[in-house]
Order: sequence, then C-alpha cells, then structure tokens
Amino acid sequence: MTALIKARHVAFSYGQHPVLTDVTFTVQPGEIIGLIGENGAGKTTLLNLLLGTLPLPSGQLQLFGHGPGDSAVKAHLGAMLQGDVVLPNVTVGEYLQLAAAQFAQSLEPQRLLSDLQLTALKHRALNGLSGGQLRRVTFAVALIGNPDLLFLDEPTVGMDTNAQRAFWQRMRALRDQGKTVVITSHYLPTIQDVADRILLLQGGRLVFQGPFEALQQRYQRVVITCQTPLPVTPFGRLAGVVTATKQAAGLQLITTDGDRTLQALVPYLKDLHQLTVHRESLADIFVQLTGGRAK
Ligand SMILES: Nc1ncnc2c1ncn2[C@@H]1O[C@H](COP(=O)(O)OP(=O)(O)OP(=O)(O)O)[C@@H](O)[C@H]1O
Repeated sequence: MTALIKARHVAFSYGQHPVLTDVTFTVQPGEIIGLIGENGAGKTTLLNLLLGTLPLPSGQLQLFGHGPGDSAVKAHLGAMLQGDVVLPNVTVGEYLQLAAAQFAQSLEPQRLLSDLQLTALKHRALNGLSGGQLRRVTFAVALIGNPDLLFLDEPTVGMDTNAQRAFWQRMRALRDQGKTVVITSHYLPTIQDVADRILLLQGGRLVFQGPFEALQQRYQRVVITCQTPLPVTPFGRLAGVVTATKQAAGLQLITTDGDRTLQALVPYLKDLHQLTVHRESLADIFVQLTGGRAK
C-alpha cells in the first residue's frame, strides 16, 4: 500500500533552538495516528510542517505524493489546530458556509451542524461562544470538506465531558469510514483506545512508533502485589523482576516481563494471598518515559 504521508529525516529549528531532529515515519491510508509527547516536544511544529504553514528547512515530507501546502493536497485535508479562529460578528452557520465554499465537494453544513449537535449555535456569533463551543465549531470546520486526511491538535481541550464523548465517538466513525487522522492529545487513555499507532516524540526525536501493544511490550512494567509470610530476597531474583519490596501493605514486585514473573511465582503460590497484577496504561508509560517531568 502506498503511504499517504512520508516523512524522512525531517529537522526544524526556531533560530538556534532545535525543535525536531531526524524525524522519519510513514502513515498508511486509514490509519489513526496518536502523536504524543510532553509539552514542547515538537508535536504542533510537526503538524505545521505537514500542513505547509511552516517551511521545511531540512528533510522530505510528502502527503498524497505532493509537498506540504500543495493545492492538490489542500482539497483532501482538514485541520484543527490549537487556537480557534474568531471572526467578529460572523455566525456559526455563516462560518461553516464560508468554509464549505472552499471545497468542490463539501458536506452539507446544516447536516453537519445537526450531526455534531451544533444546530442550537447556528445563529450565534463566533465571538460570543464559550471556549468549548468554539472548539466544537472548529472541529466542524475541519470536517466540512469531507477530508481524507485530518490533522487534529489538542481537539478536545475545553470541551465538557459530553462534548468529549461525542468527539471520540465521531473519531471512531471516521476510522470506520477509512479516514486517516493524525491527532495530538494529552488525554492518553482515549488515544490508547482510538489510535492504531502511536508516534512518541521526545525532545524533538521520534523515540517510538508502533501500536500501543508494542509500546507496552517495550516499556511496560507490571506491578504484582500480594500478602505473604515469605522473605523478600528470593522474589528479587525471579525472571523479569527489577525491584522487590516488602512493606506493611505486602510484597510488591515490579517486573518488565509480567508473564515470566507470574510463571516463576507458581512454586510459591500456596504462600501468596490477595495477588493483584496491574499492567501500566499509556499514561503510566508516558510518565515513566518522560521521568514525570513537566516543561
Ligand atoms: N514561534 C515560535 N518561536 C520560537 N520557539 C517556538 C515557537 N513555537 C514553538 N516554539 C518552541 O518549540 C518547541 C516545540 O513547540 P511545539 O508547540 O511544537 O510543542 P508541542 O509538543 O506541540 O507542545 P504542547 O504539548 O505544549 O502543545 C517548544 O520548545 C516551543 O517553546
């Protein structure tokens, strides 16, 4: 299958400050890509390079076989960036009509407003909307051209719980329609749920790309806890165990290979009680990889 996005050795700096270094990846048609990384990792910069809103100084980028910003690409592209456009005294309905007029084959604005439960906002001015309402309108604008490829940068920020739920449902529907989506979000459990593959940027480098399960296998730690009268020392030597501690709460084993450690625990089972196994989520792995740093 021909890749829809090809990025090879992409690098970018703001002045003397390198932001992206040697970023190489491909995206296949129909994939949902979760682009994750801590604040300042370079996610928005990468999206802007893909959109052609930032010039590419080094490396190669192709979308649908064309360079970013090419008019042949724009017809197939929808984007929702951070920061919403607020045209004063323009209503939601007018804004969507304006956006629809940019595309030869757009969706029907009234229908889209209704699908996204935005009909009640149709006659409201953009500058009178709340942050979450504006975000939902921006999502509608990203969808109006019925794009094959969507770039969504922090799409759910400011949305309330119901709006977020509706958004993620729509994402699943887009996946079912075979759309290709690159989405950045700090809501990692939902990214874990919806993304076919994760691209993890760290300090401007792609340190991982692949399905969540592969990320789990490579980085995941499993925490096994139980009550036992046995001493801690032999447990520290079991396959996969990186730390074994015993406190009032019981024995805690942290292992990089939960399956092998559980097998190794079998001979001790009659002395182990209230055994629990906790596999780390994407959020746990993220904290572990970034050392829990905030930037
Ligand atoms: N216009 C700019 N001029 C100079 N530096 C910038 C500019 N925009 C971003 N940066 C810097 O580039 C780096 C990457 O920023 P970017 O917005 O791509 O990160 P991000 O991964 O999207 O972060 P976040 O999760 O906070 O949105 C950061 O160090 C940021 O401070």
